[in-house]
Amino acid sequence: MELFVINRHGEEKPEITKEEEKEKLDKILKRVERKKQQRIRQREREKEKRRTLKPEEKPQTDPQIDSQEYEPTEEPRTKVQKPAEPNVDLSSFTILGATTSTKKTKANRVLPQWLTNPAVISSDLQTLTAKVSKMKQLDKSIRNQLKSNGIKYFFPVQAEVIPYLLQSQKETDIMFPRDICVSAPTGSGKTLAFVLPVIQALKKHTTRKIRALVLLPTQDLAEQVFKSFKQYTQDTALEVGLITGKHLFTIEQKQLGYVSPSFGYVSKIDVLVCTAGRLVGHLKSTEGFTLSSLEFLIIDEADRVLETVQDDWLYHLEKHISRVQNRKVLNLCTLQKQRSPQKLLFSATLTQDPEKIEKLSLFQPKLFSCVVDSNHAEDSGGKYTTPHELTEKYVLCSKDLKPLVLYTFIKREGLTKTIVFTHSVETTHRLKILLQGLFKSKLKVEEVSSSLRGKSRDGLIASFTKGEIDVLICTDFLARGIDLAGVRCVVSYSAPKYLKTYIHRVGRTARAGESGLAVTLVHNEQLTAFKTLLKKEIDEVKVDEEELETLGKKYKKALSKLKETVGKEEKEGRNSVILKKKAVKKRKTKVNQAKSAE
Ligand SMILES: Nc1ncnc2c1ncn2[C@@H]1O[C@H](COP(=O)(O)OP(=O)(O)OP(=O)(O)O)[C@@H](O)[C@H]1O
Repeated sequence: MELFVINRHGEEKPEITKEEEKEKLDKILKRVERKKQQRIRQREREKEKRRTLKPEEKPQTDPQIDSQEYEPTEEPRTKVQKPAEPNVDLSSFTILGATTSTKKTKANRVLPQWLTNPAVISSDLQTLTAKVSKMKQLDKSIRNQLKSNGIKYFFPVQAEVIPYLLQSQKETDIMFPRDICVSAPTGSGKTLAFVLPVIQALKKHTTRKIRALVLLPTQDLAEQVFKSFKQYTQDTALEVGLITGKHLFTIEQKQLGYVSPSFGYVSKIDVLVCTAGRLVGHLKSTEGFTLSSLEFLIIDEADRVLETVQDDWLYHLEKHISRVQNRKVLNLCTLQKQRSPQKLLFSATLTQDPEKIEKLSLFQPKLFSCVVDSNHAEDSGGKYTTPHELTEKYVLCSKDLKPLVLYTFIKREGLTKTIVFTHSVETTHRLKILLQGLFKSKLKVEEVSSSLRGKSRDGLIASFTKGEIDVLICTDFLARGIDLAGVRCVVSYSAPKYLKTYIHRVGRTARAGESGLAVTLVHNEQLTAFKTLLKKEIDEVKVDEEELETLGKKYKKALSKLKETVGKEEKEGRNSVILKKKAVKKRKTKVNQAKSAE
């Protein structure tokens, strides 16, 4: 039982003699002295080690802390002391939770050979040398078409890519054509660089089958490319189709082809322009629809399309192509037909991420680019090129005064044909009402955003192109690829967060060799981030604060008008956000209706 007796109060303390007490104290003092000596030796070793290190190997520490060497104090310590560190070399161990960090040397990105050695394209659209009439590889009828559209010289990207594609198509009997990636500035004529050689290559066929598939990220862009194909196929027997979801699914199915009892699926289309989502819809649900004869797979705005995971389009497309092409019996005749379609990727901001490109399983890819050294382009700020004719500026202003600064800037510069980009549908709507209140009838201000659909959106864009609208306020849905003639200025009312957004926004002006101005409104907190994003110096434009002060009354009036209008719209359920939700709902119902009709 003694084992379980707890001596709580220590009534029976063992007796300790004075000698024993002295002996114990001596032991403790000796131990303290030994530890002190150990600490001193340890510190001296560390000092010695630091002295022998090369400067670049020294751990980076705050100089202020470094200069205040820790002095051991002789005062008695009241706190519990840490045990002395054992005298072992810990440099080869990773100490979990250790606060010391050494600066790691930056790992250099190593890109595949084909990405680092592009065929360099000039981005100069002022001194053109490639005459249309001299490019004999291109059919006379196409050259005549170009001339009648006022094109006498090819832009550099066209002068490089068109002959390359024509040649590679000629050689398909002896070798599979290489896939190509083209990275050239906005407005440099990339569309014709693929439209013309594809038309020429497909003209020879006498049967109708989908032989070229063009993928785009949005309906509007697909429509634009469709129009280009239409324009240059006028004198040919080629048929171009467009499937983007703008029309009912069943209508699109009828446009694509039909199933004949004797011939199976009969295609009505040679070149199909589409968005990824709708393509997957037809691959899954349209009876007989096949890409078994595909010769070209073109992805315009490729970086954007590759970011789209909608409906897992790439997986379905690859699965379909490999299934339909592997079905044939392998012999000398079918070998030629078994080749995968030649893939052509285009963008002003083509991804240099090999992992993303890898997803497309490109065959011996060849890169055409205006950026000479892709490996160091990111560091030097030259990742993407902007047109030479573009003047870039920024205005530093406070957040609250942005609408007034924009108004003053447009008025002072006498700007018309100006696109203003904001970050949301709501800001677009509010800014339009505010600017309308400020400009009154002096300038016509309108808005387009994804909340507006179909004809009204097309109508507004057409009016802007004709010059009937002076300032068009919009969201980023209009930032990519859209080719609007004669835009004088692009204003980024909301500073872009990403370089790609900036490049595409400013690319709506200074197209096809014309000059243009791009202005970004930046508030103080955004300035550093904006400059880091651009990685280059651009000029600041000042807007006089005094000038703004005189506008106080006018601004107040416009603000109360804005409040009144928005309030009214909310009451009537016409608010832009509500409208957008309605539009999305309507679109979903349309798709569901089409699916249930099958
Ligand atoms: N050789 C040419 N001569 C004159 N104009 C041309 C020529 N080629 C194309 N264009 C015109 O240049 C404009 C821009 O062309 P395109 O839309 O193909 O540019 P892009 O490089 O695709 O631009 P983005 O990257 O913004 O999509 C179009 O209006 C087109 O008609």
